[in-house]
Amino acid sequence: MKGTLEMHLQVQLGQNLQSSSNPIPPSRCCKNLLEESDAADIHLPSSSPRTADIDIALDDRDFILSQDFFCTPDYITPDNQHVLKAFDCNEENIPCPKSPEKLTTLKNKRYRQGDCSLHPLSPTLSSIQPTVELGKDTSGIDEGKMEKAATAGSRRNQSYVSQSAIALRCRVMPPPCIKNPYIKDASEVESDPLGNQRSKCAGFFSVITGGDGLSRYHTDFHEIEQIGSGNFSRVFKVLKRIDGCLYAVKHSIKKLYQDAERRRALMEVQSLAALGSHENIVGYYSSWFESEHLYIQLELCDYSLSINESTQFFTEGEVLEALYQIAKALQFVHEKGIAHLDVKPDNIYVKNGVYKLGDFGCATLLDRSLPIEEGDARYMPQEILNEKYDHLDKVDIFSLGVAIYELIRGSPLPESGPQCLNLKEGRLPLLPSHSLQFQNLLKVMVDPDPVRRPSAKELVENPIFDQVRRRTRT
Ligand SMILES: Nc1ncnc2c1ncn2[C@@H]1O[C@H](COP(=O)(O)OP(=O)(O)OP(=O)(O)O)[C@@H](O)[C@H]1O
Ligand SMILES: [Mg+2]
Repeated sequence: MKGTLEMHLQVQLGQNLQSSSNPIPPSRCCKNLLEESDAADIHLPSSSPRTADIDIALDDRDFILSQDFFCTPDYITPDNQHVLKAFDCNEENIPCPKSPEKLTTLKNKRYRQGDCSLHPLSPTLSSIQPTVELGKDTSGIDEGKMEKAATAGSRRNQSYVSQSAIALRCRVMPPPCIKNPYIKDASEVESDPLGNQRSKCAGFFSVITGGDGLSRYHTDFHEIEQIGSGNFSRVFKVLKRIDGCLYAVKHSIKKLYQDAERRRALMEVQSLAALGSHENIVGYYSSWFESEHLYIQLELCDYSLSINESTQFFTEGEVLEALYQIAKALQFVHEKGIAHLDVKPDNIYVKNGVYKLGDFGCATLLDRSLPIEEGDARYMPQEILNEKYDHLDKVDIFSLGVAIYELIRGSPLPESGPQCLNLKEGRLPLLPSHSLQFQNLLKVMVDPDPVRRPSAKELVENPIFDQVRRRTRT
């Protein structure tokens, strides 16, 4: 450790000596550095470094600077503190001292190259190959010398930061903050206080999330088995190592390279997070990007109501229970200004006998201020297929009506054909073994006119559920 820090100090000295038109006398420079490094019990070499020594030090990149941890310039080189006044450090509310000349360098470089902007939704930024400039003291240096030095040293500077330093830095640099569009009163301001520092990490997230064994998924969870899959995701039963509890973790199947794809995928976690907890909605714990996949840690449920050959027929009592509980979930979702848009048996899970609405991959805002991506066409009402989005909450009511009908019939609905068409036009086949009250309720839920469909609240309050409510209370 002493050795590596010693080399670091040599680099600092070397840069001042090489590049400054007003070189700091070695004695003073040594004094400053020694003062700063006293606490760390560092001993400088007795003679000032020769050029050969500096070159060796620059080439040997296996050491870690303090800025590698804090994404700020090195604390051991606090010269030119007066320039700091020109920068408003409070703007970002970060108490760490900063070296202004290095920030300037970075900004200029970004401006010149125009390729280093960090988008808050680009957690890996694999397309960007940033040049990390560390420990370069440019103040008081004449431009010509600077350019020469930059050309000569450019190749070395490009790979100046060791991989271990990058990994360490990225561990202390959290991913960017993203505004949640499902939370209405969320601040409009870009909430990324670490944006400036983060730019030095841009492109390095892949280091911690890539295939180098530092997978958050594998570090935090023990994968037990796959429990489900959909068009976009695979879902695994996992054991969280630190708390010993079982969860479901959903991975996107496709790699999400594009910003738009990531934004789309994030809508699921943002809506879940904005909703908060409800007994009839699958619990959301956490999410992260890893190797361009989105991972979502969810409450583990026992099974979903997917219709297949082994599906058992639901009695009216059972189906009323499911309808009531999912109607409560929808009431909660709609009251938060959100529409689910993919209600179907596959997305209704059961845990300890409690029905839970899951898969918020199509969730959008009722006020249509977010993109609308409708779910499974078999459960969509005609108005959605005609791109009429005036009553998105009623789309969920229609889908729930169709889903309940499917549970009763016990076989999957056709994707097209007269049966499918009849449902979209509100024509439900007679269900002889079910009460008229129940059949009427289903019929009004799939009414082709969304205005005539009951709201989730009206559904929950329907007297047909009196018995269910009584059972719930006891
Ligand atoms: N929290 C969970 N607990 C138990 N099983 C789950 C959970 N989440 C999902 N599953 C299972 O995984 C399947 C696929 O999950 P999900 O529907 O969320 O994926 P998807 O790719 O978004 O699906 P879709 O094709 O409907 O868009 C579900 O039908 C269910 O069987
Ligand atoms: Mg699904």
